[in-house]
Amino acid sequence: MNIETIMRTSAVIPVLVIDDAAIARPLAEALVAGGLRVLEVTLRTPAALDAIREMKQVPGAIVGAGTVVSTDQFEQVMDAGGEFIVSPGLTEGLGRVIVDSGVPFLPGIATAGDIMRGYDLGLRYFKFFPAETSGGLKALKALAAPFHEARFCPTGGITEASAPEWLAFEKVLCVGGSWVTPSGAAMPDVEAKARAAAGLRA
Ligand SMILES: O=C(O)C(=O)C[C@H](O)[C@H](O)COP(=O)(O)O
Repeated sequence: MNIETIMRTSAVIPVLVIDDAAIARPLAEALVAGGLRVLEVTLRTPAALDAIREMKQVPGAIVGAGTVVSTDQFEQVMDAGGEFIVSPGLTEGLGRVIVDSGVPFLPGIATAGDIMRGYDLGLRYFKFFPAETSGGLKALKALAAPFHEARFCPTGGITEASAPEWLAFEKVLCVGGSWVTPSGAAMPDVEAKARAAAGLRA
C-alpha cells in the first residue's frame, strides 16, 4: 500500500493519543466500525507502540505512527508493525531513511522550502501542519500553486465543522484531526463521530 492509497482510504485520519494500551483495540474497533480505517497513533505516550500492536489485530485497520522524529522511533514503529509514518516536519536525514525503506511516509510541511526538501527526496504527499495556525486553507492554496504534483493532508486545528471546506480543495486528499476521539469519550460516541467524519467527503 502506498501513501496515496492510504490518504484516499478515508476522508479523515484520526490522530490518536493513547495513554493506556488496553483501550487501543476497542478504540480501533469503534473507529473502523464507523468507517475510519486509517489510524495514526502518535508517539506522544509510552503506551503508543503497544497500542499499535493491539490495533493491528483489528480487521480492516491500517495502523501507522505519528510524531515520528527520529530513526530510533522509526525502527521501533517498524518492530511494532506500523504500516505508515507521519512526522510533524521533514529533515533530510530521517526523510532519506524512511524513503529508502519504502514505508509509506507523510511528512509535515509548512513552507515552500519544506516542500522542495520533500521533492528532493522524491516525495509528493505531505501533511500540512499545523494547518490552521500556518494560515489555514488560504495559505495552503497559495503554497500548493507552484507544486502541481503535491497533495496534502492538512492537520492541526481542523474540526468537524471546518473539515468539509478543506476537503473541497482538490489537492487535499484527507484531513487529520483529534476531534473524533475526545478524551473520555465512550466507544459508541467514538463510532458515531467516526461515521460522521467518514461521510464528510462526498
Ligand atoms: O503529534 C503530532 O505529530 C502531530 O502532528 C500533532 C497532531 O497532528 C495534532 O495534534 C492534531 O491535533 P488537533 O489539532 O487536535 O486535531
